[in-house]
Amino acid sequence: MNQPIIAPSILAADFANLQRDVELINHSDADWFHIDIMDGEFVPNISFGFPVLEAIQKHARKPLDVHLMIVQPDRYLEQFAKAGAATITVHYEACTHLHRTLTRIRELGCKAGVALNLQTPVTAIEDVLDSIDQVLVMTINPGFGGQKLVPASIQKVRKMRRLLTEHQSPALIEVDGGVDLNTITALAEAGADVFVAGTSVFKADDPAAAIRTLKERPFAPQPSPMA
Ligand SMILES: O=C(CO)[C@@H](O)[C@H](O)COP(=O)(O)O
Repeated sequence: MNQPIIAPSILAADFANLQRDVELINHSDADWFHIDIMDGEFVPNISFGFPVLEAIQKHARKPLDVHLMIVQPDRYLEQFAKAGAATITVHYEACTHLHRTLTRIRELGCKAGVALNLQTPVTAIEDVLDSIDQVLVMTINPGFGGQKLVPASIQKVRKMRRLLTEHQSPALIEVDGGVDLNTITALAEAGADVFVAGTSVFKADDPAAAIRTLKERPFAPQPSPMA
């Protein structure tokens, strides 16, 4: 098991104190910023757009991992690349020509990610694996923070790990939704590399300590079943 990559989700930050929360992540053990863009059409919620992303980018000292929960993402790829995205993840379900979209993301100098909703089988991306740097396995229905992880998604992460191993793909597996101290170990054991955490970080009394504990938890001794 590798050291987990922790990506706090800005969606759960305090937007009235955004610079404070960005600095908090800068000075923490977190690895990336996770940025959720929602359009009110692909998901039943609207988050924020370019002005907020640019404000984050101005202060962020770690890579911006941008998750597009929007229809026809091709329309905005260039703008997200210009706004400083290190990785752009699009939804499989939102792309008619996924290979073209992923190729364009790489041409723009970003890492290319694909997100799969709960019902989308891991094999959906088998034929475009060469164009993918990161697979985001949704562990909730996208659209809102603060939901409980859907347990079946842990088995899906395992299946994704098997698929990537079988194809010798170096793509990272990211998980998103309901990631906390109770779920991170099972997700890491199933093969996840990147852990998006919103509520469990920003709603903690001490977010920096919460990040540290999330990073260490998969390596902590597990309680014996007899205990
Ligand atoms: O993409 C999404 C929601 O659609 C996530 O990134 C959430 O922001 C994760 O939030 P928590 O489940 O950690 O609160």
